[in-house]
Amino acid sequence: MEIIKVKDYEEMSEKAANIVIEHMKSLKRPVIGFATGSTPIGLYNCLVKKYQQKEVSFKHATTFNLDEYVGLPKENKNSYHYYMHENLFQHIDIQPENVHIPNGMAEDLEQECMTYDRLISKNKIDIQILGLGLNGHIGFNEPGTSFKSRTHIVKLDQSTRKANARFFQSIDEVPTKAITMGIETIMESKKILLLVSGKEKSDALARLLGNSDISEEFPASILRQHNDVTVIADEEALKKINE
Ligand SMILES: O=P(O)(O)OC[C@H]1O[C@](O)(CO)[C@@H](O)[C@@H]1O
Repeated sequence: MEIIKVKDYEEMSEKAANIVIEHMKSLKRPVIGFATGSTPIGLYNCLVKKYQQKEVSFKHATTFNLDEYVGLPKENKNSYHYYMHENLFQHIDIQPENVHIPNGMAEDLEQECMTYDRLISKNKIDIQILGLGLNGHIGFNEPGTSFKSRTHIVKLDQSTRKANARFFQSIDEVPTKAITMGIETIMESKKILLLVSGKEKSDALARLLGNSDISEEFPASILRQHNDVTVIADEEALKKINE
């Protein structure tokens, strides 16, 4: 794992955007895996800015998102469809048919997971952006998820619902389930870019970068077995490492 230490959230976002763009430029038809949550918003802002400055085009890019809540329609402000549209897709030249996000409103959710996973297998992700959950989750793969998992439906941990309640009126409104790319699906990405910012993430990051076991109880630990992971972490997130 390569670790890039940066000062703060802004620098992390800028660095991440540069890496994504550089990687995209080396490929004719880049396939990018996107994440949601608070962490990548700065990255998306930078990508939009660089698109407006004509530094990058998304015309030939295909995208796959990691996850989506079950039961929230695309128009719901807390759905990840809405998030991606607001923060990135509406501002760039991506072709709508090349955008893929799991459909949490599908009648047959199992089928949706299978179809989504097959599509990813056919279009291997060149660079996957990841955030880090407080409990080590990646995507919505909570502790205990099999490292062999493919795209599947998950029951969200109470701690994850609590962490994400800040976006909703109350915790009761946070969906209890989500669709997420599985851990094995994520690990098949050719390159992974993990973004970690803020002191709340310092315990999780210390656990990831420390010598603890690679265990399904801490999903992100599997990243140590991937041969091309870059972690960009800011000073606050790295606090516990330097202690
Ligand atoms: O960036 P945040 O908001 O801290 O979230 C971390 C991770 O948690 C999730 O939002 C799921 O809870 C992931 O999509 C994200 O990568």
